[in-house]
Amino acid sequence: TIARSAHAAWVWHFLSLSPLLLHNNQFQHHPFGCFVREDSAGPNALGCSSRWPWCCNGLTVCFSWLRSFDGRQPVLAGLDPILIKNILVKECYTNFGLNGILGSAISMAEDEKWKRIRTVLSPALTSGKLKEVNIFEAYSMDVVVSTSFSVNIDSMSNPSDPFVTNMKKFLRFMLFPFIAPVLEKMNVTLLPSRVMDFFKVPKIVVFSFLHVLLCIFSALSDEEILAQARVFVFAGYETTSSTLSYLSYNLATHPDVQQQLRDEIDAYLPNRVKEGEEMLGLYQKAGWKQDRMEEMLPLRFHLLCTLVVTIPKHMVVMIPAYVLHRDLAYWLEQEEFRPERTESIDPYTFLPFGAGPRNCIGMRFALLIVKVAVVVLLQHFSFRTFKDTPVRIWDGVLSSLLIDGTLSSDPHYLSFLKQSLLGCGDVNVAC
Ligand code: HEM
Repeated sequence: TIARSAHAAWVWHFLSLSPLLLHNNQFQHHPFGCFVREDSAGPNALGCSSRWPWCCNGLTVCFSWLRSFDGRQPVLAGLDPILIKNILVKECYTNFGLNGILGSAISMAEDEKWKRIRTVLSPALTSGKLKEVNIFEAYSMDVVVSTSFSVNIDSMSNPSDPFVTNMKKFLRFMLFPFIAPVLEKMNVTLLPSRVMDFFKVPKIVVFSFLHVLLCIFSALSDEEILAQARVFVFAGYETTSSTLSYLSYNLATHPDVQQQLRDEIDAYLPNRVKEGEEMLGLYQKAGWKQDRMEEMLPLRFHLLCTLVVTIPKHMVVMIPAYVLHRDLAYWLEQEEFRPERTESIDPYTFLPFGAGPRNCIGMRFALLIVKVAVVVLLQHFSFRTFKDTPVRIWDGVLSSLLIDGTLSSDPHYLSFLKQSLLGCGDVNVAC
């Protein structure tokens, strides 16, 4: 039912937006002839078979290049590390192309504006600053909301909290990046005004990134400061909670890895100390990617496979991290959860936080949230599979990626067994 209604939503949106799509991009006259290549052995319009096996609900598609269309917007998807490095590090910066009150947010800003904002924001997310963050009150949404806006919410016990409901509404509108340029020209935003109005009013400050920015930096305007605090919530919420969900699932389905991790935690924190300094010490010790290349010049890359690829101006280039992280050329037994993996020596084949100047600015913070959550949970609970826990969840994840662009799948149930009450009480959790 969910899949059907998601499809229905797509059809409805497509029909209502089709007049816009016709004027959407630079390739409107001959959009389907826009892919340029020099080598006749190069990629064809809908992909060329090579080493990429991409299993989707039993259907295996092989490609090393995928050329497709998002509406009439041409999209080039590539996994070649040289291409990835050139795009992410050397040649251009990326952005997600939203407009409205998030137009000044770091993830949307371009070129010089982006450089200025990134330079100002980076010091707010150093390890030193992170030590000031209160991370123990709640997780994912709760943590990013409290650290960005200083608002304490408890999304678990109070799912109808306005922050929680508005955030979920916002995420539903992240589905159509390709129509952003048109909307921007028309000064229209797809984001529901009631939702965005909600995020317009800064809440009361105790410690937050907003507070840090307000106190320390005068290089940003008020509007820009508020946009950064908002985007930290949007960028940090689903990413962090998905990471925690999938990590819990993997630990529950791999009890040996879970026990090894618990042993390491117990060795480092034998008394189950939960003081901030100890936890942060542990953190320090332990050590879908879509790029819009709006104004770039045509780029030419010599790829590993000896092709020369010319990427025209305005082409959307996508680096499908999900597929890259399962590429048999780089990963042995690519579906296996093996945290000790060492086979990847090329940094551009493992991109959980992107790469280059526009990589995830919240990476340290995200790792901190995830590690602290896992440490505290493993000290007290054993993650177990539940009778309804699916053996394999990745097909469901892939379907949801294709249908609505999120990393969610149907909820998978895990059992959290209290360590001190072995066998006495299970807490069943939907992730
Ligand atoms: C496990 C959690 C997270 C993952 C997997 C993740 C991943 C990513 C990725 C892949 C990018 C895109 C990089 C690119 O375009 O090349 C990104 C950008 C970004 N992330 Fe994260 N992220 C996470 C958590 C967070 C958190 C907690 C915050 C905020 C505190 C955050 C803030 C941002 C921002 C602001 C950008 C845009 C940076 C820029 O354009 O300069 N992320 N993230």
